[in-house]
Amino acid sequence: MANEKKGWDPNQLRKYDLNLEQIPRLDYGDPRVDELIAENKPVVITGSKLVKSAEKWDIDYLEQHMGNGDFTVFLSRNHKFKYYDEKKMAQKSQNGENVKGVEFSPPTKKIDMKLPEFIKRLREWKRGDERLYLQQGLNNTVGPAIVHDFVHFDWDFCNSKQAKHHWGPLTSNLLLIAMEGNVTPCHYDEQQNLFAQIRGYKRCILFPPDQFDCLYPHPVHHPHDRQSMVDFDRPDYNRFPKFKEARGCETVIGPGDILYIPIYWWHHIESLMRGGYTVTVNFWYKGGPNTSITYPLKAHQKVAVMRNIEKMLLEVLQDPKEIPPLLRAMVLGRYT
Ligand SMILES: O=C(O)C(=O)[C@H]1CC[C@@H](C(=O)O)C1
Ligand SMILES: [Zn+2]
Repeated sequence: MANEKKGWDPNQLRKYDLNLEQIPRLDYGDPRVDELIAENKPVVITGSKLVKSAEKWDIDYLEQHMGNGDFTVFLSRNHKFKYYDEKKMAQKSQNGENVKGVEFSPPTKKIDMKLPEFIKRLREWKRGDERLYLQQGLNNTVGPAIVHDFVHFDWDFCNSKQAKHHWGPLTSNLLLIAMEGNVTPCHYDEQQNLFAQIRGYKRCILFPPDQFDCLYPHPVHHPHDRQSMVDFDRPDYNRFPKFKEARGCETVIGPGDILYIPIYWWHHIESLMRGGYTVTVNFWYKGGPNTSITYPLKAHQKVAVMRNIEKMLLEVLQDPKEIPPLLRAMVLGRYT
């Protein structure tokens, strides 16, 4: 029986070979919230009204008011929804061979679906069926009631965070409706993120940017750029030995909680098993302007440097297979 106080039970969490600290949970009025955000550290902000106007967003309400637009829905044969960048998938030339990119078979299917169809498939889902995950940027195709709720988000709250911490502009609000048990595997984004939980419970595992060498991101030119290569369900310690040393933190967020996911921080997100569907809206902001650079560089700045080196090497070498031998020649025996 879920614990009434917190609304979920540890047996609803998937089991991983990780040792994790707890992410602090602080009331939105607590000055330590802004101290942590200023240090680019995660924090769960409780008691805010950021998405209070959306607390009634259950699937009945959404079905009635979301309008008749098409929504992006991902389908997966398993519980994982690993993101891939379609623009980085192999482009075929006229005679059909791969001129760029890598041989890649997408782990999920992306389709456009009307909301009633999505909700019908959610309600009728049974074991063995493909899982569904609706991930749609909120735009002006939604119905007037949703616009009203959206307009009544507590914009003062998030605008004040954006201003106080010198974030860039808000780029999007992604509406996320997940089936219980869905997992978004570990990855990082190049944006600041206020992750507002509206319905159901999500477990979020985060790692700081300095864990780059324990989390083995795919190469930058790969469609799974920014995604960890490690399968948390069955880690391959031969290929990824330093995963054993990964040190992260976690939290379970519920309705009304806001998780601040700092830019470049790795995050794995799962909707609790047997917890019903979940609804989340995120607030993605561009990172702020790079103020005066201080040395030594911070870990996330080194990630940005590594990304630029990989992009430049692909630009000049063209063939991705030429990158490892060049880097080995440059480093082994010379910088080691
Ligand atoms: O908000 C982000 O940064 C994301 O990665 C979202 C994409 C899938 C979402 C999830 O909650 O599973 C999280
Ligand atoms: Zn993300």
